[in-house]
Amino acid sequence: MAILTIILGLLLIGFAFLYRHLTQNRGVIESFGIPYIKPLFVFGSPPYFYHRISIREWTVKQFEKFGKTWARYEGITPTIVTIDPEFIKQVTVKQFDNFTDAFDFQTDDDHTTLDIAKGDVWRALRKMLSPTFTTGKLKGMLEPMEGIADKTIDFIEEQAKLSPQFNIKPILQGFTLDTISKCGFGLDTNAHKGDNSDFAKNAYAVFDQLRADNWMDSIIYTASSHFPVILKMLGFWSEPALKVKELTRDIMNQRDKLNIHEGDFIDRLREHKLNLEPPVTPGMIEAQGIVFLTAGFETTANTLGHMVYMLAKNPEVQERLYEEILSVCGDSSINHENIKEMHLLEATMCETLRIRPALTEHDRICTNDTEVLGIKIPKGTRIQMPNYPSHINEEFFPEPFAFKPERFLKENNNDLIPFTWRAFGSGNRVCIGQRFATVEILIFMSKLLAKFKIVDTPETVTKYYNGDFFANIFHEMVVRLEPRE
Ligand code: HEM
Repeated sequence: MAILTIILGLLLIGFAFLYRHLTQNRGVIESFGIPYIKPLFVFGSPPYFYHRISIREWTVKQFEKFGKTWARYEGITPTIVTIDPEFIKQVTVKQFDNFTDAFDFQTDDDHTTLDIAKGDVWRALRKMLSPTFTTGKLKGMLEPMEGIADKTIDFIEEQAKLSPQFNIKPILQGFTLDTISKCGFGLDTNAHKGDNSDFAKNAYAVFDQLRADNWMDSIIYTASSHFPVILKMLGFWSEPALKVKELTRDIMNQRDKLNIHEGDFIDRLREHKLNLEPPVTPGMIEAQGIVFLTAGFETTANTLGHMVYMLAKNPEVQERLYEEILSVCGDSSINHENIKEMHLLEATMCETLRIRPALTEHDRICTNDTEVLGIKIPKGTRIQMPNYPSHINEEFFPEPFAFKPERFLKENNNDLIPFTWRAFGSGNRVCIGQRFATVEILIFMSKLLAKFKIVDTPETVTKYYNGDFFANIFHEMVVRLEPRE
């Protein structure tokens, strides 16, 4: 009897602690004075079964219901979800010191990459890596891109001869992977031909991790948002990502030994390692190899795929682009210098990223109690800034579902409302690889459009995966390619 009483007593104490933990922030979103999604019992607010829904479409529906700013509990975390441009300007620029962190993942120093780094570590890493991505320093990394694009287009030509209608997605993924392998790590790979090196396998595996594919994934994600300690225990980076860190270290060491210089991302990291200052650690430098691969691979391939899709559906835009390419290049070959004059092509990339953004949101964590537009926000609140609902908001982009690249031409700049187009995020933590990705996309697309007409087919459709937290990944991209004269 005594033992039973002790067990019951312990159970009661356990439940009391659990209840206290799960409801510790109750009252926070209710105090904001904005619409919110009610939590259920001790759980956070819905949705819970991520693998069953398109998170992108679900989010759009909430904005239709609640307006530009609303709130929910993401597990135990109070979360403000907003597309209000003024709110976003405050959070990502004006009050950046109160919102320095993008995520609340815990990692040890040696596994901290720029995208998940917090506070002073982020400041030090960003200061260190930013010069690597400026136009001048990028030059050495961009030149190999042209050769890789040429090789890929040659392979596409072979494919189109065998059968003009095919799924181009794996070739686009292979192209971006070959580009990262070469420009980032000095490795010659042939992923565009389907050669799956260890490097390629790791790259595919890293991105699949960011989706809830089944019940188990939904349960793990929902559980970790209620018990953030789970993520802290598991560590953020998976086994394939850690292999990329090892590879980065091995290449750096080998080049040091042989005194080789390639002018790529690895060489930049070697320079940083020589001038190391706390809080940056040698392990942290090696970890940045992970970010080049994870942040730059699927995002760029996805944008290329969506551009191919949009141009198949909008042949008149494609013809205008063909004219632009001819008038800029004439008989000379396409390179990273003359693509700067392809303004309509760059506008087409922006318009594609508006309607089909590769990443669908960016986030900040409130790091000091503060007030934004009259809302008192306590430390620890997450600010979620989805871009897709903003990109299709009629007030921000009239005729939002019409494909109109000219919205992004310089002469129409005044019609764009700042902080409404956020395909690369915004403010101090905006995508560091934006220029790199833009050049890569423009080089590849201009070479593809110069050689082929992309033709719509009944199979040219975009089918997306359910449960994608941050990305807009489609299954395949079937098009027909007709050679130009
Ligand atoms: C079309 C291609 C790409 C898209 C759409 C894209 C999009 C984004 C977005 C939305 C963010 C979040 C920004 C924010 O929080 O405000 C981001 C961050 C980041 N991106 Fe990209 N990205 C692309 C390509 C790349 C490439 C090629 C690289 C590297 C070579 C890269 C490296 C990063 C890094 C390191 C961050 C974190 C920056 C920080 O927290 O300081 N991205 N990207």
